[in-house]
Amino acid sequence: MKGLIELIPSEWLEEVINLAAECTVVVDHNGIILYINNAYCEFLHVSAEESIGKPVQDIIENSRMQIVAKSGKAEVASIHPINGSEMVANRYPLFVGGELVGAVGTVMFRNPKEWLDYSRKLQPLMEELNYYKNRFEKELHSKYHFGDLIGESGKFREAKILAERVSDSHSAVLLLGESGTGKELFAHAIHHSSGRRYAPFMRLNCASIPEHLFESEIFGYEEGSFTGAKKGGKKGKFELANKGTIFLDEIGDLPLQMQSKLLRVLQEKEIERIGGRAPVRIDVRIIAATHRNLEEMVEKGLFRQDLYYRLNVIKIDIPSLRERREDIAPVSAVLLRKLEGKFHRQGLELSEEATRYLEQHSWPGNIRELENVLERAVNVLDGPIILPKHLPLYLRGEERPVSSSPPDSSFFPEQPFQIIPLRETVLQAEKLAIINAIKKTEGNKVEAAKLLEIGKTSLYDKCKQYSIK
Ligand SMILES: Nc1ncnc2c1ncn2[C@@H]1O[C@H](COP(=O)(O)OP(=O)(O)OP(=O)(O)O)[C@@H](O)[C@H]1O
Repeated sequence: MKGLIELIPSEWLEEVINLAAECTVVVDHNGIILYINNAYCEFLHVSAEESIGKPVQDIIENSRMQIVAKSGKAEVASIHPINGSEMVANRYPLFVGGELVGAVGTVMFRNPKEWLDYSRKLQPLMEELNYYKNRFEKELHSKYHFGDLIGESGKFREAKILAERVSDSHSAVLLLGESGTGKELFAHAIHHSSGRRYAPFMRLNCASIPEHLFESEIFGYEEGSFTGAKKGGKKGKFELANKGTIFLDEIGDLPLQMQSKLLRVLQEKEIERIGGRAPVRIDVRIIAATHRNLEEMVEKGLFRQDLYYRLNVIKIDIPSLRERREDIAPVSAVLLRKLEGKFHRQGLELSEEATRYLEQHSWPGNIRELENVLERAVNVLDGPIILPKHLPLYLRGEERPVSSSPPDSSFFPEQPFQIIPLRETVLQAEKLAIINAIKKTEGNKVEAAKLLEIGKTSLYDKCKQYSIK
């Protein structure tokens, strides 16, 4: 049978070569030029007649074609000094019937200017690529590692050591601790030091996800599977987390009906997109976290026992800040260093008296509350030292005895003539309204959000901000 190339009329061939690569040269096994096209001749200021049959190094300054024709090793994007400048050349060995018969050379860029023009075109594309790469890393990859977990007290160290030890295992981890103790930080750190660190880290907030979106969020869907489904469908969190880790935050807030759906995924290790035909196998490490007492919830029938067992393979208890008061000063010091960066300040420090107030407080919102208190202090600070007067009223002994209960319910009635900054008054009023609404609805945040006429997500955000459980 004829070679396919013979189907191309022979008079076309030269033009095909010219178009495929602007400058082309072909040499035999000894480096003798068999063919050189017009573009290359023009570039070298030679004619084809005087070049053909000559050793390539006599025609092309610094050529390495004769070497490639002998070594059989390609040289791609090689910098080639020529005509007092530098070109970028490709040299490929030519094998016919398995035998090395010569080499083909092409020129990618005849000089740095061509390369520069090309790279200018590439630049915006590279920037766009980097932008998405960074976003991908920010959104899907773990942000923290064990070095970011500050604390030297016994209980905290125990939790950290256990977390480090189990980070490389594939077993599920259950992180238990009050709000703001650093459960999410632990989850990031475990993923970061596991073998899955180059794969995605996905967070699913089980408390804020609306029931009707749960399935599409975790399983994803195929195009056209329901009205409003996006073109091309959508991957669910489990599929996105494949080979990596999924962090099921606030797992204790997941309604029972959704618990069964989640359990199925954990048992079968495969998911089926809504409207999909074939299940997709997934390999995801589970880290769940909650501030709730899951055992008690299981007893009351509020949390599925089988799901609890699936999640509770490695349990890590993260101590509250009041159980590790000795860590308050070192944690504050690290947080102040971070605030220095954020506020472009230097040398921020806590006075001894202010430290004592911090150490006496009960910290229901744990480190998140401490972060808020310090940030507020830095905002009202004149010099670099934080004094008791820079701390919120509820932390200050002179206005109100230090108590272990949250501040707000008594904030206004007890201090009728106290003048406090308007911003703080507004914040405290908001916090009080939220506490009252949650009390009225006996802890039902969805109902509380309705009473307050705000969205559920907004209520969860505010609860987090004010350390309300
Ligand atoms: N050990 C720690 N060292 C330094 N910063 C910490 C530590 N623990 C928590 N933080 C900081 O405290 C804040 C709250 O942490 P994180 O969100 O991990 O808590 P959480 O227990 O997941 O809270 P929630 O249950 O409310 O979601 C974060 O800004 C985090 O950076």
